[in-house]
Amino acid sequence: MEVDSPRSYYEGDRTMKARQNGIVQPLLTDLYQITMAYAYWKAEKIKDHAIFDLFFRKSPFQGEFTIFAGLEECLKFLQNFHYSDSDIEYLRTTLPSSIEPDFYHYLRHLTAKDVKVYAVEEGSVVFPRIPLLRVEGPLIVVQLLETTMLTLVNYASLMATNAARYRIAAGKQMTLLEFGLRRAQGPDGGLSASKYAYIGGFDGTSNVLAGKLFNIPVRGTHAHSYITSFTDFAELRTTKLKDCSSGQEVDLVVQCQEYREQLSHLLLNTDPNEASNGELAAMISFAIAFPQGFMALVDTYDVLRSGLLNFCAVALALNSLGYKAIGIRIDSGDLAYLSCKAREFFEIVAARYNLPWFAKLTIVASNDINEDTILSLNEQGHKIDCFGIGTHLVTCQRQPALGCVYKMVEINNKPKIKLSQDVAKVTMPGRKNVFRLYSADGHALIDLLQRSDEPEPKVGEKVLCRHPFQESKRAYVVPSRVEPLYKLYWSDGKLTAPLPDLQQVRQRVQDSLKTLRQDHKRNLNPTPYKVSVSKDLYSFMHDLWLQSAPIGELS
Ligand SMILES: Nc1ncnc2c1ncn2[C@@H]1O[C@H](COP(=O)(O)OP(=O)(O)OP(=O)(O)O)[C@@H](O)[C@H]1O
Ligand SMILES: O=P(O)(O)OC[C@H]1O[C@H](OP(=O)(O)OP(=O)(O)O)[C@H](O)[C@@H]1O
Ligand SMILES: O=C(O)c1cccnc1
Ligand SMILES: [Mg+2]
Repeated sequence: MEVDSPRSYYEGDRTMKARQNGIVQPLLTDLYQITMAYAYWKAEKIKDHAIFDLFFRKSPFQGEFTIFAGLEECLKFLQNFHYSDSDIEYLRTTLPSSIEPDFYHYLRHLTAKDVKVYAVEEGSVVFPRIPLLRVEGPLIVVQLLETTMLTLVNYASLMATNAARYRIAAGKQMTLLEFGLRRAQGPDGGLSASKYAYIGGFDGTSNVLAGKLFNIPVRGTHAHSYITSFTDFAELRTTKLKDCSSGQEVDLVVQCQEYREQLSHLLLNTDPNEASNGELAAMISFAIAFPQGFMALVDTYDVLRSGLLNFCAVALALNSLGYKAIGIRIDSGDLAYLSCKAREFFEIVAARYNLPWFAKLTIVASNDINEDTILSLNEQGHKIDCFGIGTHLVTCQRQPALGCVYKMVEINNKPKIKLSQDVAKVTMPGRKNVFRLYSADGHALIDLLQRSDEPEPKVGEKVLCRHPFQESKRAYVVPSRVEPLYKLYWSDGKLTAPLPDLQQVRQRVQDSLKTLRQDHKRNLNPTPYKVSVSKDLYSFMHDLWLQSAPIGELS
């Protein structure tokens, strides 16, 4: 089977297949996975069975939580895992000529049917050292999955976490739009950003392809170029708009100029001629194109003296024909101050013309917004209803990568440990299960890693939770609820659990965040959430550590 083109993967109905990115294929990996596969094969390790854990060591953005995302794409990758004839041909011409032809035959027939994947539910809040996926199966196959799985989880989780943090900073009521495609790390980065920003809590995207592929609401305003493309009224080919009820055509230019005259006295007490005619002409033409959805960018020349005046004039003219404008976008200057002034203007107009809805027009703000800008705007007080956020969101400027790793923890039933000078980097050996223990008030208290053959912790029963590395740190917990974090998602070449749609994953993010105490989520110096190991796992891990670490000699 040849790997389909990206387009054909994306098109069609909204089944799993329709949502797979076509560049995700077995060759989207690091060369060393394939050279290791050959060396394993040569060493007659094709029957070896391994377990790998995929986890990160530190939550991003100086925070203490992470949103797990990318699982559906990992599973889809497993469904399609298969080297095509052209993949094999490419490898034949690329790898050393010493490679035995039988290896290519072996590779050509490799699938993920003997792999098992246990994972945390996509959209869950997760913490350092918790394996997000436990991948079990033939050593060669599970090794070959490493890089692709990591690339599918790392950016997805980073992006969903970033978006969730912006949502926390902005509050529930704020509309958040993702505007990042033009600044994203390439087309695929841009598409992933739109998808995972939505999962993380954004309301929509300007990215039209993301809208089509993932059924995400698409939204937008217009650019400065639209405003600057007009110089005067003389350029307007059409100036007339039909009255909504009578159907009679009315000249908008005349009406808008009249309203602008009135408004300049009402709002500014200045000469209306200070406002730009080019800007007014642009707004009129946009209003004629979109009378039911008029939205205008007001900062091209001067927000207060030109943009707002022109916008209000067009909005009043539209109103006289039975249309309600939507609002404005401000893309430069002091967003707190200008949004307050804009709201003040809208309220004055609402009172003067007896149009209560005018006071509630939408104010969109954009321009290099990040989490800190949102928090600062909140402190200052502002009247913004919607943030359009691009660069900082999609490039995750504050931390451009999440450090998920994929580490072997068991081979042929033998536990494996990776030692490090840095204690936090020592891996936790063996096949493990994870449980989240909740307090009586519904908050997540602690995550507990156990060896997979230990009995599960029980509600109402005391369980000893140990710090994985510091002997003196331990606590008894009597959980009010115990949540097993793993589900078996992939076995015998098939999905073994239903996959939620994007909306459900998005909801899962919010539900899961609700179980997290506020102090773990705060922006400044958040409290670390506790991730612990059972007594058994602690001893098992530390015994293996001692067995595996050579004793040095001082001389
Ligand atoms: N009230 C505010 N408090 C904190 N940050 C703000 C506030 N208003 C705007 N910002 C942020 O300040 C930065 C202003 O950017 P910049 O210095 O480029 O000014 P600008 O208004 O875009 O200028 P220009 O008109 O030249 O385009 C942006 O990142 C914006 O999000
Ligand atoms: O600032 P960001 O968070 O990245 O948000 C997206 C930015 O992209 C647009 O600017 P651009 O200058 O590209 O075009 P414009 O003419 O529409 O402003 C938009 O006006 C925003 O400022
Ligand atoms: O629709 C918008 O206003 C928009 C879209 C992309 C980038 N900046 C703004
Ligand atoms: Mg801009």
